[in-house]
Amino acid sequence: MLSAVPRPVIVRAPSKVNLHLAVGDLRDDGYHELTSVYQALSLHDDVEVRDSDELSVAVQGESARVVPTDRRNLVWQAAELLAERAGRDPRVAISIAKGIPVAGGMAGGSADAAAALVALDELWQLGLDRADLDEFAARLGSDVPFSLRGGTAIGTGRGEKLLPVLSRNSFHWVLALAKGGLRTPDVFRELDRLRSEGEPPRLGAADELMHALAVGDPHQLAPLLGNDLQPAALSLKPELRRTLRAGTAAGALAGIVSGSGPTCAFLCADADAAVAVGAELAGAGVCRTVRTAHGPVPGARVIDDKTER
Ligand SMILES: C[C@@](CO)(OP(=O)(O)O)[C@H](O)COP(=O)(O)OP(=O)(O)OC[C@H]1O[C@@H](n2ccc(N)nc2=O)[C@H](O)[C@@H]1O
Ligand SMILES: Nc1ncnc2c1ncn2[C@@H]1O[C@H](COP(=O)(O)OP(=O)(O)O)[C@@H](O)[C@H]1O
Repeated sequence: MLSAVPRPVIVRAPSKVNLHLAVGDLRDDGYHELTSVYQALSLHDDVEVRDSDELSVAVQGESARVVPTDRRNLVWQAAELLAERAGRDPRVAISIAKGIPVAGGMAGGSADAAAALVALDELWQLGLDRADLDEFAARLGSDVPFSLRGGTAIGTGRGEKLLPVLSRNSFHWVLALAKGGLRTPDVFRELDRLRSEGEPPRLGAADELMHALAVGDPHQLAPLLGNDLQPAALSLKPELRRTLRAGTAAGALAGIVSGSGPTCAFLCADADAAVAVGAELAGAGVCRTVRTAHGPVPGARVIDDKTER
C-alpha cells in the first residue's frame, strides 16, 4: 500500500504599520522600552513548508535576492526551535513568496517567522497552543508575536507583550517602498544619538488614537499617527522628507514612516482615495514603487492556495 505523502502547508502572514510608536529609554539588554499600536496590513508574504531530506530555504518575489537563505533567515531559526521542541530533525523545505519589502519597517522577516511557526505546527501535527506559539515568537523577534496575532494591538515591553485594541472599519493605506532598506538597530542607535544631542519631541499617550480606532474614522485617526523613530529614519535617509510631502500633496490624510522605515505609509479617506493617491505618488518619482493595502487583517493563518484572497 502507498503511504500518504503529507501535503505542503501554506501560511499567509501580514505586514504591519505602527500607528503609534513611542520609544522609551535603552534597557540594559540592548532593547528599548516601547509602546506600539500595531495594525496588520493586507500586503503579505506566503510561506510554504513541505517534508524534505534536509532543511532548506528558498525566497521569491519582492527583493528576494537580498534575503538570506541560511541560518540567518528567521524561518530557519523557527524550524530549528520547533524541531528541538518536537524532538525531531528539521527536515523541511521552506519556500517564501515575499510581498513585504525587505528591511522596510513593515515586519517582513517577522511575518515569515510567524508563518513558519504556524505552518510547521500544522505539518508536524504538534498541537501547540496559543501560549506556546507566543513564547516561540517572542524568542524569534520583538515583532513576531504581533505577526502571529494580527488585527490591531498594543504592544509594550520590547513590543512583544500584546493586548488587542478595538478597531472599527477598514483603513486604507498607500505604501511608498524606498530604494534600499534601513537596518532596525541602526535606526534605534540614531535615535539614541539624536536624544543625546538634544530632545526630538517624544510621543505622549495613545489614548486619543485608540478612541479614533474604536470610532473607525480615518479623518480622526490621521492627525494622531506618530512615530518616535521617524526623526532617526529621516536623519539616516533625508530623501524620505520629500516622499512624505508628496503623499500628503497627493491627497493622503497623513503620512508617517512605518516603524524603523524607510517605507512611508499614507492613510487615505477610503479605497478610491488610496488608488488615486497611489497613482499620483507613483508618478512623482519619490520612491521605488507604490502599493495599496488595507487593515486590519488577521495574523498568520493557513490558506488553501496562494490565489486565495
Ligand atoms: C522597529 C520595529 C517597530 O515595530 O519594527 P520594524 O519597523 O523594524 O519592522 C520593532 O520594534 C523591531 O522589531 P524586530 O524587527 O522584531 O526587532 P528585533 O529583532 O527584536 O530587534 C532588532 C534590534 O532592534 C533594536 N530594538 C528592537 C526592539 C526594541 N524594542 N528596542 C530595540 O532597541 C535592538 O537593537 C535589537 O537588537
Ligand atoms: N524571512 C526574512 N525576510 C526578510 N528578511 C529577513 C528574513 N529573515 C531574516 N531577515 C533579515 O532581517 C533583516 C530585516 O528584514 P525585515 O524583517 O524585512 O525588515 P524590518 O525589520 O525593517 O521590518 C533583513 O535585512 C534580512 O537580513
